Amino acid sequence: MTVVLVKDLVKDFGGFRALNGVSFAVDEGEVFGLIGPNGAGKTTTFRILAGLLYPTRGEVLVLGEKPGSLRVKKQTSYLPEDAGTYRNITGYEFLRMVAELYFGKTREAEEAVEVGVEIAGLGEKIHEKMKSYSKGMKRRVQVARALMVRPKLAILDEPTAGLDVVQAKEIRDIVREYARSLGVTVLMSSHNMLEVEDVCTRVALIDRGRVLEEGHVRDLVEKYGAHNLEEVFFKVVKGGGR
Ligand SMILES: Nc1ncnc2c1ncn2[C@@H]1O[C@H](COP(=O)(O)OP(=O)(O)OP(=O)(O)O)[C@@H](O)[C@H]1O
Repeated sequence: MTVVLVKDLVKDFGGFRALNGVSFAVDEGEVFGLIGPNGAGKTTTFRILAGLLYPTRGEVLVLGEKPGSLRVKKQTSYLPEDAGTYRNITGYEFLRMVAELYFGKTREAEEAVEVGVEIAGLGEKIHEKMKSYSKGMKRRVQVARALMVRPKLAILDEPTAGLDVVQAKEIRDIVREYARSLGVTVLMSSHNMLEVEDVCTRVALIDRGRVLEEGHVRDLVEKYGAHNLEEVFFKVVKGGGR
């Protein structure tokens, strides 16, 4: 099943064309990476898929429907790159608040909180105020809230940005492990190509609002005679793509 379908997507901001005919598709069960240089159009694409921005032109389907409908929104989690946290509530209270927004005061909400606490993995610190959390702890709670509601699609914009090596790896392990066990399809971005190789099954490489390459990491590495995805990225972006 196709979870995300983007076809000839164009997005203009005033006179500036941020997306210039983007096309790619994400299948159920994938961890799909949207990669590209700064300003390539990744966040703009994510915001359109999350129903926060309207496309100028093109076809965008999430779970077979236009983004923004209540049904799609209920089945999609979007974690923005700069997602903030509430300072004066605990991680636990935050997870409970999100779960109740999704499910109301139900048994389902309680189960989601249990899963969220497990994913966050903060032990007793989950009951401390979030203002005392490190950047990595805040991100763990944010990733937990995105996955715990078992969305069909989780859109994670640079989930490990600004984290140290250990914290980033832990977030990666969470994404990989829980995406599989909870049956969540993931669309994520990252500037760390080692990370993308580690966690993503397929990628689309976007630059200046266009997809220059799409495919399995291993196939792209082979196609470009490269040692790794970073080298593919460099060759594609410098060479202008296919
Ligand atoms: N609301 C907006 N108004 C005007 N221009 C915008 C707006 N949002 C994004 N842009 C522009 O669109 C282009 C794509 O931005 P976008 O944030 O999607 O890139 P990105 O690939 O996510 O970059 P980064 O890796 O730096 O986060 C950029 O040139 C950006 O300045």
